[in-house]
This record gives sequence, C-alpha cells and structure tokens, in this order.
Amino acid sequence: MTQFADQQKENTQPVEQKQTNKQNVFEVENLNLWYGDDQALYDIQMKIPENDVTAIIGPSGCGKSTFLKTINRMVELVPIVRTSGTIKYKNQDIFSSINKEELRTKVGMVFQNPNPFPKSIYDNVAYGPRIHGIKKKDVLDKIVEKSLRDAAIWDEVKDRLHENAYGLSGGQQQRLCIARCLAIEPDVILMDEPTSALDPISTLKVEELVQELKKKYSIIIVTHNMQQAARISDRTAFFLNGELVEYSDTNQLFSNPTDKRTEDYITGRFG
Ligand SMILES: Nc1ncnc2c1ncn2[C@@H]1O[C@H](COP(=O)(O)OP(=O)(O)OP(=O)(O)O)[C@@H](O)[C@H]1O
Repeated sequence: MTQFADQQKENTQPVEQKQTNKQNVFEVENLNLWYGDDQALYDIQMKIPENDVTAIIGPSGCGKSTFLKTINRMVELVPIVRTSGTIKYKNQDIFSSINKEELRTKVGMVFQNPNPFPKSIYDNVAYGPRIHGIKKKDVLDKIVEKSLRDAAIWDEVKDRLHENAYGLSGGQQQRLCIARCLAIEPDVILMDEPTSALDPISTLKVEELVQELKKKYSIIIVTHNMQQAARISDRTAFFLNGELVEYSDTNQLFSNPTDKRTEDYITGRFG
C-alpha cells in the first residue's frame, strides 16, 4: 500500500493532466451537467489513456456515477439531464459523430449490484451477441466460452451453463456480468463500484480480474474504497462537489497530492 501524505500543502496548483505515451480513449473538455436546475458536474477536463485502469474517487454525491454514465450517454435516460462541453471517444464526438448504440457497444458497463438476467448462464452471455445478429450455435458457443474464461469464471460454471444465473453466488454473478459485457467486445469497461456488494474474497477475485482485463481493455472504475483505488489503478481522479479536483498517477495522488482537499480526503479528514 502506498503511504498517504501527511504534509500540509497550499491549494494553488492546477489539476494535473500529465501526458502519457498512450492514446486517449476519452478526452473530456469543459463538461458541465445539470439535473434540471441543479448542476452536478462543473467544467470537467480529463484525458483517459487506453489500457489503463482509471479510478474515480470522492465522497458520496460528488458526481462519480454521473460522470461514468455521461461518457456512455446512459445519463440521458434521465429526461431532465442537460450537458454542455465535449467528450471524444477515440477522437469522435460522442454527441455528434457516433450513435448511442455504437458507443454503448464499445463502452460496456458493470454495475454495483450484480444484475444477471433471469436466464441461464449461457443465455446471459449470448444475449448481446444474439442482439447483434449472431445466431449460429458454434459461433455463440465460442463467444460464451471465451467471455467466461476472460472473466475468470469458466472453470466454476462450465458444467452448469444451462442452469439459471440466479443460482450463482453474488461474486460469481458479478463475474458473469463482466463476461456478459466482454461478449460484445467492448474497448472500454466502465465499472460503478463493482465490488461494494461483494465479500472480501469475491472482491479480490474481481480486483485480480481487472488487472488481467487491462491488458486488452481500458477500465474506468468508480470506487468508494481508496485502498482499492491505490491497489488496482494506474491513474486516479478525485471528484468533489461535481468538480475534478485532482487527476494524476495513482501513486502520486496518494503519496504526494497537490491539492489540500485531496489530501484531506485521502487522509480521512472528511467524506
Ligand atoms: N436522476 C437524478 N436526478 C436528479 N439528481 C440526481 C440524479 N442522479 C444523481 N443526482 C444528483 O447528482 C449529484 C451527483 O450524484 P452521483 O450519483 O453522480 O454521485 P456519486 O458521487 O456517484 O455518489 P455515490 O457515491 O453516493 O454513489 C447528487 O447531488 C445527486 O443527488
């Protein structure tokens, strides 16, 4: 574990946007978002590199989930939402150059509570590919096996693929949901507190899985758990009251934060 800083610092430095050699999967500029008259995100600027694990931390209500749901346009399911600013996914403006369905195929999402469909394990994973027109059994069989293997759950379910997914434990259900997400071949996986409903052993399995998945996917994970962010992420963004206060390499953010508010939060002075 990284040591948290305990030095007092002046709150004068700008949000760090360190350049990396990697391409960015997302480039967010001047993003503002309102629910009706209430503003939830303020002028967010953020470049998210590919094949990194990017953690989003911050106290309850600071806008973490809203931000996550904005970058795959799920937030628009709330009718009163209004946004301004630009978000580019691989250089394409997500509001004008790519349609929502295509974006959501490329940017999959895993939620806080495992939410398998009331179907068999097999049919849960085959659901997305079938919607995308894949009908042949041998092709679906391969996709299902590969997705379950990549989600590190194949060995546990290979002999019960046609049993109902609700018969799995919570941790297994969450890895099944990750397999379901992988089956549509996304580039990016958004995870909204994916382990907060899981026991410590299931949490560890999902954390290990995230480390494997980042070899192929870019992962953006909202977590309340700062130790988890420190363990599994390459970069961390700290949100507070709808603002992005600090965004940098995870080691730096936890060991040498540039903003006093970040330091207060990671040292447990509030939140
Ligand atoms: N559907 C909605 N309608 C109106 N306001 C909303 C809606 N969803 C979120 N908000 C408001 O937007 C702000 C940010 O909420 P959000 O859920 O993004 O925060 P969060 O950091 O993810 O919180 P938590 O850690 O508790 O999940 C809060 O003030 C919240 O009340």
